[in-house]
Amino acid sequence: MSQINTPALSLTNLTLEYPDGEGTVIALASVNLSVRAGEFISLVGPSGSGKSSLLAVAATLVSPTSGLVSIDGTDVHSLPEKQLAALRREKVGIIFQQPNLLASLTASEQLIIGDHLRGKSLRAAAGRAAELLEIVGLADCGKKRPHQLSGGQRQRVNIARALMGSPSVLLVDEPTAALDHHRSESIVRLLRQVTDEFNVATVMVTHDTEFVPLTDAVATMRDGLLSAPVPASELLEVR
Ligand SMILES: Nc1ncnc2c1ncn2[C@@H]1O[C@H](COP(=O)(O)OP(=O)(O)OP(=O)(O)O)[C@@H](O)[C@H]1O
Repeated sequence: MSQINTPALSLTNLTLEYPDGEGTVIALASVNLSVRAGEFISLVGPSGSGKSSLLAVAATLVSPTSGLVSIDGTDVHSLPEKQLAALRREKVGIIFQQPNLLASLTASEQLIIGDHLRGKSLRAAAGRAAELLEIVGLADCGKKRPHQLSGGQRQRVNIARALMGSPSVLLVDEPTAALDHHRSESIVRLLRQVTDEFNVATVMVTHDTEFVPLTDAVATMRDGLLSAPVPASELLEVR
């Protein structure tokens, strides 16, 4: 959990360039963003504007060309690779559009395996997995395998799995892209609930601007530039 006044996630003057033939593509152009514990930010913008790149850099999966990523006040680039991997495991939860569950494992096992890698005892991991499956509305599904679950239920397992390590930061990429309207809404509501309940800093990339009012603020990306977040309530007034 973050210290008071320290943003859980802070991105400062981030740039990210990819080589592109003779030149470069600028995926992120001096991006700044601070997200506090318990805050839920939507990230919107056209295709190719840099949203996934921002999440990948924030998740410490991709190193920026320049700029700083700080998680719970730690400058992640100052850490040796081993410590950076530990920080990523312990402080960052990542939720992609496709849940990528392992076909042979039950819902409960999908959660337990991550905690096992974090060095937790099997008994503690099983207890936490049961608790989280209940929170995401899957109390009776612990023994089911992915093919026995609906798309919405698989995404719930994905969310529960991302929360197993008690992360400070939750990075979510298009969680509703594969779901119908009703299931999409319930997934964003669940993300709101866990953001509040676990006091996590959540950034969600979404095309569904309809669900933006369930978040606190919305920031727009365009050509690698990020606008300052606008309170979701102000956005509604504009419309
Ligand atoms: N691995 C890569 N190598 C080269 N260029 C890349 C790479 N990944 C992304 N890009 C380029 O960086 C820019 C930003 O891409 P990014 O995927 O972050 O945008 P996005 O807003 O997430 O798009 P979408 O909504 O389509 O997922 C684009 O011009 C893209 O082509």
